[in-house]
Amino acid sequence: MKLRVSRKAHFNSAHRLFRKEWSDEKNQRIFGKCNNPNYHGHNYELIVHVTGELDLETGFVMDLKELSDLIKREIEETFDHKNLNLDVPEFADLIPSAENIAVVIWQKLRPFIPQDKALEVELYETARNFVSYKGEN
Ligand SMILES: Nc1nc2c(c(=O)[nH]1)N=C([C@H](O)[C@H](O)COP(=O)(O)OP(=O)(O)OP(=O)(O)O)CN2
Repeated sequence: MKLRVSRKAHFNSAHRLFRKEWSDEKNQRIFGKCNNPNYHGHNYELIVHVTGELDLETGFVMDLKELSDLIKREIEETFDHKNLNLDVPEFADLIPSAENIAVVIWQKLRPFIPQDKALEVELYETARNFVSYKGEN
């Protein structure tokens, strides 16, 4: 029997959307207010989904306490109250758009999720803007 279990988390981060090699005019045209050089913050809401076979002995697809600890250690401690552009090495040369943040989160969690389970990350940048990523397979 296959089921999906999910864990919600959140973090607050600052970012700026821009490309160093583009002019101020082009960054402003493409990224608008998200290109504010003084940065701006979002209250990100994260939902991590793990899909797999139900273990009939434990009644678990995956221990949600273990998933919660993993998200705290790998994501919240790295992203919460940080400037993504300046403090998180993955975004030194990668625009911290919602799409790229979701992919980075997936890549950071994937090694710790059992191989036989599928991982999907859903990230809300605002209440109305959200993205999801489930890897390339
Ligand atoms: N494809 C993407 N487009 C945009 C991203 C992104 O990450 N991926 N990011 C932004 C801004 O950073 C931000 O999310 C925009 O916020 P805003 O337009 O203010 O959205 P709200 O939901 O808060 O407000 P509305 O009034 O509903 O627009 C822009 N684009």
